[in-house]
Formats: sequence, C-alpha cells, structure tokens
Amino acid sequence: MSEDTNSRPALVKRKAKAGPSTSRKRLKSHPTSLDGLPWKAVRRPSETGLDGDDGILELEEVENVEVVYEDTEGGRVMKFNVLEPSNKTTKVTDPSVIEADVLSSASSELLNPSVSFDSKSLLPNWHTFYMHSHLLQVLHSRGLVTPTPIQAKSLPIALNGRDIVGVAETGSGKTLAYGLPILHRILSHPRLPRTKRTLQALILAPTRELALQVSDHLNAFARVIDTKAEQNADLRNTEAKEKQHKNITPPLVSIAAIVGGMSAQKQRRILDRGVDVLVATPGRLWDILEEDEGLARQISQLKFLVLDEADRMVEAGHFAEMDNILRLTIRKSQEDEIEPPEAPGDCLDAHKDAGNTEATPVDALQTFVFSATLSKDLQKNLKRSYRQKGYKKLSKPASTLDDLLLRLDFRDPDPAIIDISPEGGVVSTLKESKIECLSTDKDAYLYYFLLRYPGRSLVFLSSIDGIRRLSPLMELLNLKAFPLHSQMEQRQRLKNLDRFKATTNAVLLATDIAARGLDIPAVDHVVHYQIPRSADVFVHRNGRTARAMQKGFSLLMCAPDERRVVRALLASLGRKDTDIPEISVELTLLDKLKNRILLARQIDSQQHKIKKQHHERNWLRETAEAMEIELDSDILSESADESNPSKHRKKKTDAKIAVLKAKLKELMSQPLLSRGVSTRYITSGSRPIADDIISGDVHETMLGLKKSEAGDDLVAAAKRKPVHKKVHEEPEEWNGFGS
Ligand SMILES: Nc1ncnc2c1ncn2[C@@H]1O[C@H](COP(=O)(O)OP(=O)(O)OP(=O)(O)O)[C@@H](O)[C@H]1O
Repeated sequence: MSEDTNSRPALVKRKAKAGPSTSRKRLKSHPTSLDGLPWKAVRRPSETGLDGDDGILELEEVENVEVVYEDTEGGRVMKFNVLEPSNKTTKVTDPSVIEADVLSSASSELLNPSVSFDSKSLLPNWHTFYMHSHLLQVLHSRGLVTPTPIQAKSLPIALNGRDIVGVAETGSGKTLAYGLPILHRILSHPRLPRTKRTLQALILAPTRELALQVSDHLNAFARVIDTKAEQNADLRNTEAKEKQHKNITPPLVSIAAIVGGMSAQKQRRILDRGVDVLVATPGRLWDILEEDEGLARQISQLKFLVLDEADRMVEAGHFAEMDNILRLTIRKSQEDEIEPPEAPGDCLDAHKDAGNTEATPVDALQTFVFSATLSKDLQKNLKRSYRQKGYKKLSKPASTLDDLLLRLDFRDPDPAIIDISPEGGVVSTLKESKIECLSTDKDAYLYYFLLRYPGRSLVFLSSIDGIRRLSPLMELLNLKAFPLHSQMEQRQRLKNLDRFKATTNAVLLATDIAARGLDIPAVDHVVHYQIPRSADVFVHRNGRTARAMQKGFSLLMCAPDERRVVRALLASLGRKDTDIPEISVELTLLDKLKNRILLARQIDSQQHKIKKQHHERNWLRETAEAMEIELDSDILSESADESNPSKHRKKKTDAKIAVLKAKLKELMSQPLLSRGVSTRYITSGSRPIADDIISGDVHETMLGLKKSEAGDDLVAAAKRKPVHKKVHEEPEEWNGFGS
C-alpha cells in the first residue's frame, strides 16, 4: 500500500550502506535518530515471494550514511552523517522535513498555478474549480479530462465548505467527488516544517476491499508527480510508473488504510507516524480507537468525515462501531444539542427559520455521505437531522440507518443533497437480461453463458457454500474461476481479486462483499446466479459492470420459486420483471454441457469423499493425541498395505476419479456443435460455417454460433421504458469519459 512508502516499521531489517567514500563530501554531522534517516522502501521482486501488500513486512534501506559513535555522559551515543555528492545541496534527513519541503513547494504552486501547469488550456473543464495545481496535473496525467456529473455538481459545493449527501449511479466517480476537495484542502494548508501530520479526514467504507481501493485511488493523487518516470519510454504503463515512483518519494498527502485482516501492529505504527487521511472499515478502526486515545482525540478534531456506501455500512453489522466512531466526531459544544426531532414538522419549521441555505460553516467539519442507493426518505431525514435545540439528548444506541445518520455532526444547516441517480437504478450503458430456469439447471446455464460470451464475468451468489460448490466444478471444466467471500483470508481475497483483474477471460465467484464499490476495470458481465436479497444489492451488483460510461451486461438467473421475490424487488425500484428481456440460449448445446457438468459433479463428489476421509483421519489423530489415547494403527496407517481398509477405499476412489476424469476429458475434446452443423460437412448442412471460420466470425467453443456480445442476443421483451435522468443543470452536456 502506498502509505508504506515512507514507512519505517521498527522490526524490519535495515542495512546502512557503506560509509564515506573519498569522492563524497561530508555535509552534515547530524545526531539524529534512526527514524531521521532517509529510508527508502526496498522493492520486493515477486520471485522472492515477499512482494504484495501483505500488510506485514516492509523492507527499507538507507544509503550514504556514516555511523559514528560518540562518548557522552549518558554513555556511548550513535550518530549519523548523511553524505551526498559534492555537487548536490545538503538536505537534512528527517523525512517529515523532506515531506514538508516538498509540500511547501507544491503549495507554493497554488499561489501561481499557471507557472507550473496551464490548466486553463489543458483542462478547461476542471479549471473553473480552482483546485490545487498538483491535483490538476494528476487529473491530466491520468487522462481524466472532464468531471463526471456527480463531480461537477459536488466540487463547487464541497470546495465551498459545505456538507453533501451525494447519490449517483454506480461507477460514476463518487470517490473523487469527495476525495478531491479533501486533498485540495490538505495541499493548500501545508504543515509547518518539522511538525507531525495530524489526521484531517476520515473516510469510512463498509468492506476491506473498498477501503483499500479508495485509499489506492486517492493515493494516486497524493504522490509527487515524477516527471522523469513520466518521460521514461520503458514505463508507459501507469501502474508500473506509480509502483516505481511510490517506492522512492514521500507522498504530499499521507493516506492510510486501516482494515481488518491485516497486521494491526503495522497499522498502529503507520498511525503513530501521523497520517492526513484515514480510510477505514469501522470494525478495525474501533478496535484501534479503543486503545489509542491520541487517535480518538484526532478524530474529534477532524476536518472531513466521509461515509462511503453509508447504507451498506449498517447492513454489514457495523452498527455499534459506527455509532461509537460517529460520537467521537461530535464536537463537545454541540453534543448537548444533538437531539432527535420530536415531530418531523417541528423540525422542518425550525429548519425553515434557520433560513441559511448558502452559509459556509466557520468551524468546519465537513461531512460527506455518498452512495448509489440512498432512499428519498433517508435523504429527507438527513436534512432533518440538522440539530434543533430543545430536544432530549440522543442517549440510546442507534438502531437504524436513520438513527445513525442522525448522529452525523452536520455543520451545514442545510447539507446539499445531490441526487442524480437514474430512475430504477439502471445505468444507461448497462444491458440487462434474464434466464428463467430450474435451480438445478443454473450450473448448466451459467456454464453455457461463460463459454458463449467469454470475458470478465463477476458471478454473485448469496451463500458461501454455493461458491465452495461451484469453484471446483469450474476448475474441472477448465474455467478460470476465483472465489471471493468473507470466510477467506484477507491475503487470499486480495490475491484473487488481483488475479481476476489481471485475467481477461475469468470468473469471480463472489458473495455480496464484492457488490459494493469495487472498481474492477472492464467487468464485461455481472451474473446474479442467486437472486439478490434487496433492490439495493441488485443495483450495486449490477454496478460492477458498465462503469465510467463503459458498456456492461447483467444476467439475472431466476428459478420459478424466486420469481415472486424478483417481482417485488423490481417493483420497489419502480420496474416490472417484464422490463428485463430474456437471453436466447441454444438448447441443443445446453444438453451437451449438462453432460459435462454431470461428470464434473461426480468427480467433485469423489474428490470430496477423499478429502473428508483425510480430514477425519487427521481429526482422529489429533483428538487421540490430545487425549493421549493410542489408536489402532489400521485406522491411521497411510502405508501401501492393501489390506488396510482406508487405504483400499482411497485407492478405489482414486481409480473411479481417474475414469471419470478421462471421460470428462473425452467429452470436453468434442467440439460443441450448434443445431444443424456437422464437423464432417462443415460447408454443408442447414448452417454452413466455413465462411464464418474464414472470416473469423466463428465462436471458437461453440461451432455454428457466430461471435457475439451477450447484449446482441436478447429476446425481445416488453419494451423497457427509457430511463429518464432527473433534471440537472450543467452536467447535461457531459458526454462520457475520455476525449
Ligand atoms: N472524471 C473522470 N473521468 C474519467 N474517469 C473517471 C473520472 N472520475 C472517476 N473516474 C473513473 O471512474 C471509475 C469509477 O469511479 P468510482 O469508483 O469513484 O465510482 P463510484 O461512483 O464510487 O462507484 P460505486 O458506486 O460503484 O462505488 C474509476 O475507475 C475512476 O478512475
């Protein structure tokens, strides 16, 4: 993670490279601590197995340092001289000072942004927001030439110090809508030299993956732009550039992620060094806060509080932690005033009396609440939560999202509500479809879909057991499928996510932990293998594709007993199930696929048997050891003795598996031929495909079917009403990302 860039955990190995050389000049004898040296993170090549954001290990090294020992009254003291080539100017070695220097030079650009970056001509669409020139440069270098509608609407309001409740479709750039104002403020108010960073912004996110993604996303804007790396022709890939760069330069703004499943000690150390922005999941943050008064104090003095995917945070069972954390953000002076409205009407009247819709609060904790799905009622209640005097204190713990959001210490008498979510939650670039089939046939339909429409497919299941069942089946069917669910280790979760991102033709089998916020580039298809449990989850699952104005496709698999729920779910979005067209399926191929699936299931069940036996043996052995009982050697023997019953059973099962695997291999080697096509007479039959093969139009895995996108094969259904966006002003002219 990029917050590690200038990290220097206490327990890592460090090597001070050789001392003075004659060609170097001693510039300073500076009795600084080890922490004061210009440590650089050491790149960890993947071959070493030590790469990746494991959150545990960070290696650093330091160069050109001379170690001297000095005898003092208190004993022998070690001092360090930092050496530099004679043609260079001296730099003091405290990293915080280096950072402060960089920061001040960056902030000085603000005084005259045109000197370093001509945003007016290079980024005319962003120029009008007058953001820090560093941010503009990063936007430019990343090719983000036009703000998205939610960004265009939020930025002027947020930069003006106001609170915002923002609702906009999935993948529409909400992270930068709240992130840029935060970064702008921090860059524009540099720390004094030699002072530690103090926490300015807290961003709460419901899942670990989302928190890490937000911190990565914002970190790209927090680092010094490395013009040398930019020019390096060998490093055209932005990610590679960033990776190389973040290893050497301290960030302008330090952004750390605090999430469960990673080393808590390391996260504490990062916090001890001081960070500007913290992105956290409520659970882990509260764990740390319980032991860290200093951090709790910093949280009570925040400049920004963000609730990303606020509605999900409550669902995720973070109620108590959220409640506790939000209480910390309430200013003492206001705490007494935090009361629930007695009657909504009273409150609204009082609100009107306040009559201060445009005011910019002076003591500014700015609060941003963002999501793709915040109900209208909730938005109204958020306005109401503007504290009125004369009511009782909120002493009871929060028990609903309304309750919880009432705790938000909105400074703004009238938080701006920006709702540009599309009607029914349907993103304009998303094509939806459904398949109605028996639950028992879902595997075959899914397999058909994945073969017929190769690409990156995110398959949602509601149960972890379902994922555990499907995963090995997919493997046996030679599909690259990666599981992702909450019972997996965090490291494995991130690894699978990365693998899925890196593979163009892959499947991610995920529970709803992947439904929210995850920004995976180019997800072609979202499949609802099991129907979502709520309309919001449906919208967010769909939102993993068709992001940033890209095309996307979603498929809802609906069994007869699920129809009623689907109807209700769509009705709550103001839609009908007939709105969603069915996708055409070549049924002759489906039958052939069913045979493959049948075999794969049999193999899996046999393999499962072996695993179970193995597990039972281990359990017996461990229990016997614990109870100091000696077990009959027959039971545990792994020897090749044929008379051993368990060994014999295993051998039999192995043989069965081998036969089944051979059969499956044989089946999979036979081409899947669509109706009316024969391999012997490829140019004849009712559907000759020779021409298609020559022109490259043929689908490789299903002969007789042309290559097509899933969206092209929809069976006409009752026409969906066009999706009307609510009226909004300037973003109307926005024509998508890019040029
Ligand atoms: N102005 C822009 N121009 C082009 N791409 C952008 C712009 N702003 C953000 N993006 C890209 O759009 C993608 C989606 O952004 P982001 O993850 O912030 O969406 P979101 O609205 O938070 O989605 P969700 O509701 O699913 O969490 C990201 O890859 C981001 O880099």
